[in-house]
Amino acid sequence: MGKEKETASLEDLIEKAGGCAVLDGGFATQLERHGAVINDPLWSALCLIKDPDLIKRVHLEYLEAGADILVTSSYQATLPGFLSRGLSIEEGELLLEKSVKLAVEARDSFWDSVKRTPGHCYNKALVAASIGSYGAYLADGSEYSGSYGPDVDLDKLKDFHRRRLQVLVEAGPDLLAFETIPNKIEAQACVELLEEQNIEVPSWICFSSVDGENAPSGERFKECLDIINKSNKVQAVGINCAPPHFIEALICKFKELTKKAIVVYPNSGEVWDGRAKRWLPSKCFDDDKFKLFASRWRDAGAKLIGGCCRTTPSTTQAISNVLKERS
Ligand SMILES: C[S+](C)CC[C@H](N)C(=O)O
Ligand SMILES: N[C@@H](CCS)C(=O)O
Ligand SMILES: [Zn+2]
Repeated sequence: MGKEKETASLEDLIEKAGGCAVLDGGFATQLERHGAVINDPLWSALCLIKDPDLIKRVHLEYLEAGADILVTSSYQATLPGFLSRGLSIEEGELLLEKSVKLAVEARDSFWDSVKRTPGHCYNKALVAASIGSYGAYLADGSEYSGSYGPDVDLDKLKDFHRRRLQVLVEAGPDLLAFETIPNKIEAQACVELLEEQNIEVPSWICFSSVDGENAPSGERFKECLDIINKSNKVQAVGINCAPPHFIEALICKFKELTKKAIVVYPNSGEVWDGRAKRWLPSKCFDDDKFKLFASRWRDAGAKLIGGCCRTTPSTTQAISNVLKERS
């Protein structure tokens, strides 16, 4: 018997999923629901050091809920972040690699068990290596402001992203997920690195947004997407960790600005207080609202839909049910 066909491409997955693939939900949120304490500069990446088994468990929970794509635990995992904890470069690189391996292992063991079940309704999931913005590493909430200060230029951002990107690519993910990019210069840094390193792993670049119209820096999405559109290394572009009530209008805007696939995974609507390191209540979507709006986001043109912070596997389940037409 021949080896099982390799994991599908992003395009194939979208087709298999019925035209719109389901992303997982808030990874860190689910870690915290299991008792993980991540009030730390490494945030969810602290669990790579302290509790890798929990990371795998959370990935499995999102797979069971119907996620077609898992986003790894590397959002705030960076080499300078690990170095400042007293780890060596080699140890930091092994943790980055581990973030991909844990998700791949969860995906493979879940798939091995479900594929034996006749009539199951799962797709073999893809693993997207999370690459959080520079602001995520700063751990001061600046992924929601884009205010990096006058010392942070294009070269500095490229230096920040370069080695982590290489290590994550070498670990063998199916996709790369640049998350909560808050400004044009960081989008440019990511695109230039993908081009310079001739990265063959398809990627998406997602921006946060705090006003529902522009990048958090105040720069227009048109300027940001003009840069991304020039690169065929980026397969999809969109919004993550922004309030869900902004998403429909932003999909319509992005449809006019790009031919790339559109990816959206908003947070619940709560607002991150970067100083206090906690979520503040605000206008929120519950799972029923996600269910209602996921089909509107699909109809507006999104091809990849999920949840970000403060959403949970039940949100993923609700989105999966509606997009795959199960009640
Ligand atoms: C997506 S945010 C809630 C992650 C945490 C943030 N970068 C911080 O460390 O404060
Ligand atoms: N994917 C990230 C959050 C991005 S805002 C995580 O939950 O670790
Ligand atoms: Zn988030």
